[in-house]
Amino acid sequence: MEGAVRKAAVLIEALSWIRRFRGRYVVIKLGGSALEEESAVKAFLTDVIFMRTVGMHPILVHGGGKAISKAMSEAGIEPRFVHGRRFTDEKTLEIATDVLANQISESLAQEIRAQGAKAEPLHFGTRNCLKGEQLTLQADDGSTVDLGHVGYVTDVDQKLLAEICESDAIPVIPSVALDQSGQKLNVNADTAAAALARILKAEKLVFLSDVPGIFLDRNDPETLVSHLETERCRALIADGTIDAGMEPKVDAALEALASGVGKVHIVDARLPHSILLEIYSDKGIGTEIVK
Ligand SMILES: Nc1ncnc2c1ncn2[C@@H]1O[C@H](COP(=O)(O)OP(=O)(O)O)[C@@H](O)[C@H]1O
Ligand SMILES: CC(=O)N[C@@H](CCC(=O)OP(=O)(O)O)C(=O)O
Repeated sequence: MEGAVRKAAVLIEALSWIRRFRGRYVVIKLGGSALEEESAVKAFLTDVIFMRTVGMHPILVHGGGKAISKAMSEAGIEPRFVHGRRFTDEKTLEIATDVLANQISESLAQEIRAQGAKAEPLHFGTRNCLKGEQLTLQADDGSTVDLGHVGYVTDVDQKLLAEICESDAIPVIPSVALDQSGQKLNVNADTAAAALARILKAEKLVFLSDVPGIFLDRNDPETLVSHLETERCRALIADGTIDAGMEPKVDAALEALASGVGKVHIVDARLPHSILLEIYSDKGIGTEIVK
């Protein structure tokens, strides 16, 4: 009996959150490291279907850095990164866009359908959603850094997204944008997700990665921080506590919060149902960042 009461309590706790998030956009970014484990991806997609079924509008944005590097190596091309962005020449662009859109988006959509829900991959080969421009970075000496066909998101097709969400389907979006002339651009997936969340004024932006959240000391699991505010994040970046792959994620999070996104969450993709536990319970299990 006690167990049954506990189960009911979980549902009641979820009720207020389900009511609050009905009809709201939640942008969820699935990182390449998170995509490596098939069973975890299946459990994650079940969570996304749950969110859709209780009335939220989850929008799935994904990367696939590891898979792109693997495909490049198989083609005899050495991956090269400049300021965290993949140098993307013609051949790399062909490989990256094929892996992201034709392979990863399609397989995520297929799995969502296999679990009985609707999914629509949105990209250059179907209906494109992300519009972008070529990214130019400045080197310390003021010269321009050549990144090749790398871009950033300037706009999204909001009408298309609304239409897909209204039709009860889950949009699946790879981090590839098209510029005004129809040229494909390889976009870092963290920044693509943040731009989508910003433009849609999403209720939430959730990053699923291969860590439980943000640690004050990465060697001590006890130092996981469950709640952070922007000022503290900036200080943790400045003192080097947040670095490597977490830094662009938190930068993207701060940018999204500054432009109206309600909350950002960083959760562990390897932990089954981490996203449900983070969103639909009073105390989450990862790190939440607020303004
Ligand atoms: N303070 C921190 N807390 C947790 N992880 C951190 C921190 N600082 C840096 N990291 C690193 O950031 C990584 C996540 O970024 P990344 O590997 O780019 O993920 P993804 O593939 O999901 O985009 C973690 O695996 C960890 O090594
Ligand atoms: C320009 C650029 O660097 N694009 C990324 C896009 C994929 C990505 O960001 O994947 P993760 O989320 O797994 O890191 C790349 O080519 O790796």
